Parts: sequence; structure tokens; C-alpha cells
Amino acid sequence: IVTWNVGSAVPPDDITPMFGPNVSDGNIDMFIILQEVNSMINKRLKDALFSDQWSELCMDTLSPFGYVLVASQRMQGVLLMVFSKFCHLPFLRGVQTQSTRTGLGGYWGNKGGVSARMTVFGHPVCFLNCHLPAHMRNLEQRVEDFESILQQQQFEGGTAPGVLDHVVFWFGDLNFRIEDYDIHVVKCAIDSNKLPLLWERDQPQLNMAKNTESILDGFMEGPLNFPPTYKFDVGTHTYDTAKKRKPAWTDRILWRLRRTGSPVPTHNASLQTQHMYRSHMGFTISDHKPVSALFSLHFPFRVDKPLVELQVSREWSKVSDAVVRFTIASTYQRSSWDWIAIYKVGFKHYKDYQAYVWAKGETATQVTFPEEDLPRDDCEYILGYHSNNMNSIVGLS
Ligand SMILES: O=P(O)(O)O[C@@H]1[C@H](O)[C@H](O)[C@@H](OP(=O)(O)O)[C@H](OP(=O)(O)O)[C@H]1O
Ligand SMILES: [Mg+2]
Repeated sequence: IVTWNVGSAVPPDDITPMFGPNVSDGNIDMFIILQEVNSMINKRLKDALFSDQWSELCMDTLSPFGYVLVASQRMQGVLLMVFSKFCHLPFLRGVQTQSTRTGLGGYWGNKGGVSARMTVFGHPVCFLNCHLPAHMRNLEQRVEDFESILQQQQFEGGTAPGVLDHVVFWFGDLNFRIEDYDIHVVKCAIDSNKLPLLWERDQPQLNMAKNTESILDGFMEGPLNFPPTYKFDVGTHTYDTAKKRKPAWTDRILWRLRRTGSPVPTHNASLQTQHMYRSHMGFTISDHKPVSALFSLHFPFRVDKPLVELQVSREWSKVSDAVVRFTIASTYQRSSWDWIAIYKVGFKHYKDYQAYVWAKGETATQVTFPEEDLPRDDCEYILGYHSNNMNSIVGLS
């Protein structure tokens, strides 16, 4: 999970370091990325499906390593993207997104929450980004906004209607500040690497320590072993000299297990391990630094039988090879708008195909690609079955 308030900056050439050193080894299953952008995102490719510089750059960076965009949701300047290794696609189901505006009493989407939920190998997981109101004095407003986002975001169907019925990752520019100490004390503590001193005055930690009936109850966070990521003079590693804002850990990644009493009890046995929680101080295009965290999820079982299985010969060397046979699980609801597509390995999203054919007919169990549609480039391809009802890829060759 990466969260970065980029302000009005245009993307740098290379954002790979943001994804950590392991991005190329393929051991990471999913990347969740959140960008907060001041103004409307620049339009570059007008007609493309995802047409802003930041999503294009994230796709360009991650697709060569086999990561595909699974969900994306944009609310004015808030952009949430979920990427997964392509082989997991058939097991990420029920993808839904939501957004809630809280800016200007709900009329403006510069503040608020954006989420993406899905079942991951059978287990409900929700990625919730919030961009909460700025400034020291607005602590109560931040908590209130968070509460109203949780109330308003409800998902359809299934056993996990609310955000808290999922394993939740909650992240973004939460805008929490460090109380009491003045700016010199805070900067001194940072310079002398005495971060624990600051933890005691960090607003969420203060709030959780109170142990009252707080909406933050049940949320967990790893130790903040990196300096505050706000606020820097753009282009430097120097804390804000113009407005002289007090440095703060505004950019956060928290998590929460499912609430007890959730309808599907077996899901409660999930467990998270956080392997890393860090900032990326090298980026200087924004007044915030990116923050990232790496987690593993452990579940007592996994749903890993695809709804549609595709059989193809390993290599297509002549036109008559271009046949795809498929078998469909009895629980799967076909639609005459289902299709089977040829993707180049390294594809960016489900519409980034080379060719497709409709998988029509109640009883059809095979399709043939016409000769003129077959891709000619000498490289690796993969076939995917796209479900119209589920709006996702439910089978891969
Ligand atoms: O919404 P965000 O991304 O958290 O950004 C803040 C927001 O734009 C505030 O309006 C601004 O305060 P002012 O209007 O007072 O400038 C604040 O500046 P600051 O960080 O310098 O306080 C920004 O950080
Ligand atoms: Mg800001």
C-alpha cells in the first residue's frame, strides 16, 4: 500500500522506488496506490479508459512486472488504484468501489473517502482511503468525517455490507498532527532521532490511548519509525520554511480485522502481519513524502477454484490452433455478453486486449478466434474469460 499527497505536481520520471526493492521479484501479490492531487487531474489521452498521468504512470511501471489494474476510483483529486498479479484475477471477486464527499458539507470532493472492496480468495477485504480536513484544530472534524464516511459507504449483496465487515486497510492523508510541542521541539526531536517523544503527542495515538468508545477502536498501526512526512519545501528535504508548519505524520496506513459478530464467522480468523512501514524521503516534488507499507494476510482457507476454466494448446502455430475450450462452474451465471480475450503478458487492465470473441450461447463450450484477429508479435499471450455480470476476469489460461 502506497499513499502520497502529490499536491499539484506532475509525476516524476521514475516512481519505481515507491514500490520498494521487491517490485521486480514477483513476490508481492497486490499493490494499492493512493494519490491525492490538488486540482483536477490533467487530461493527456482524452479517449483512453484511464486518462490521467498518474494512473498511466502506475500502469506503465507495474504492468511489465505482471500487475494488472483491478479497480480504480477517482473522486476529484483523490485517485485509488488496486493492482494485482494477473494470476490472482479469477480469485478477486465482487469488486465494488465507493466514494463519499465530505468537503464543504458534502458538496465538494476535495475531502472525503474512496474505497474499493472485493473478496480475495473468498475473504472480504476493503481498501479505504480518506483525505481528512487539514490543520491542528480540526481533530474532531477529522474523526467525525471518518465516522460519516464509514456510515455512508455500504456495499451491495454478500455478507459484508459495511466497511468494517471487511478486513480494512485505512490510509491516506489523514492530516493528523502532533499536539502541544512547539515547532522547535518537534524539529529537534526529528534531528536527534527521538521519534518516540513525538509519538506521545501524535493525535491518533493520543486518541487510541484514551481507550474511549472511539471509532478508531480496533484499528492498528505499526511503529512510525520514519520522520514526519509533512510538510516540506517542494524540491528539497527541508521542512517548510514559508508557512512554518509543524512537521506531522499526516500520511498514514492503518488496518483493522473484521468486527466480531460479522455474519461469516470463519473469516474472523484472519491475521495480518506488517513487514514494513516506511516513508520515501527521496521524492521532492510534493510538500508530502510518500508512505508505504507491506502486509501479508493469513486466512484459514482459500477459495481458489476459478469459475471458468480455459483449455488451449500451449502454442498456436497455425490458424486452426486458435480454439479455446472452456468449462463453467455450476454456480456461475453466464451472460451472452461474456467474452474471451487474448492478452499480451504484461497487459495493463481487462480492456487492454489484443482480440476478443463473444462466449455466446447457453451451451457453447468453445470459441474460435478468426485469423484476421490473431496477434502476430512473437511474444507470450494469455487468454482471459471476462464475466459481464461480475465485471471481472473469472478465468485465465
Ligand atoms: O488538503 P490538504 O492536502 O491536506 O492540504 C491543505 C489544504 O490545502 C489547506 O487548505 C491548506 O491550508 P491553507 O489554506 O491555510 O493554506 C494546507 O496548507 P498547509 O499545509 O500549509 O497548512 C494544506 O496542507
Ligand atoms: Mg497538503
